[in-house]
Amino acid sequence: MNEPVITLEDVSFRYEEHAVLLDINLTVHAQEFLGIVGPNGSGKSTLLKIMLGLLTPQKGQVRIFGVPPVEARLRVGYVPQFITFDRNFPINVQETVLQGRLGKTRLVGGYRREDHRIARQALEEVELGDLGKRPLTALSGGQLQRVLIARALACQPEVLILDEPTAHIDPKIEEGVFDLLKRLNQRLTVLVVSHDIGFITRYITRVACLNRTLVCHATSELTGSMIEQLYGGPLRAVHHDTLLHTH
Ligand SMILES: Nc1ncnc2c1ncn2[C@@H]1O[C@H](COP(=O)(O)OP(=O)(O)OP(=O)(O)O)[C@@H](O)[C@H]1O
Repeated sequence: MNEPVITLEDVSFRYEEHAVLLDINLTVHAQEFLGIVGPNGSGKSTLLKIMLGLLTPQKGQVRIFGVPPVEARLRVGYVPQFITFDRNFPINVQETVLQGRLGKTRLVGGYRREDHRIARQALEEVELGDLGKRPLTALSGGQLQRVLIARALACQPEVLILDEPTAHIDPKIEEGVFDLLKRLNQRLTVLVVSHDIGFITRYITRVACLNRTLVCHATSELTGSMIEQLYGGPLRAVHHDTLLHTH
């Protein structure tokens, strides 16, 4: 079998006295579409930051393509939480997507023709090929999310990691974003953090339920009551046909 894309072995993390992650084990293989779910404050963003090499666990080992996360940085596309992105920055769509080339292109002399070509291609892949000149301030929430995905694609990653990609957009647009991710998953490994397990089970192949510890399930084996138990509370919304709302 191919080398795993991501492996975490007995990973524990604490912010000073506050223990967040406890003995996390996870192996993600190429071409997986993995959902990470869990209640507010359960450590989802912390786990992503560890995979990205932005935080170092006090215990355990993290490997991305067999090397420490910082060494694999250019093979990983990251889409941060929408809400943390300053959309009032005076910049247009094409320039935003080009930022994904930083680290891949030369350090001086500006972007090359090749960078522009790759950025345009990334925009086309998210179906915004004709919006390159549009200022970020003039985009809808769903369009901005696609631009952020295009920026991550512009580094030509092998794995795409998204933190709550549809938290602030309406359900119809949410479906479009996940259809796009499903398409990208034909050539990329995709990891997505979400609150909405009922919705994402339609798309993902496996779900990792986080609440200090991590338990993985194939989506085919999940039931509504299992989810409620794992979640420790009622679900926000369930659009999925086979999972009943459990208020
Ligand atoms: N820099 C920090 N210093 C101290 N505590 C932190 C820090 N960042 C996060 N925490 C705490 O660690 C816990 C996990 O936070 P994290 O953001 O990883 O959770 P999350 O599952 O992503 O939450 P949400 O679903 O609300 O985005 C929370 O209790 C949070 O308050």
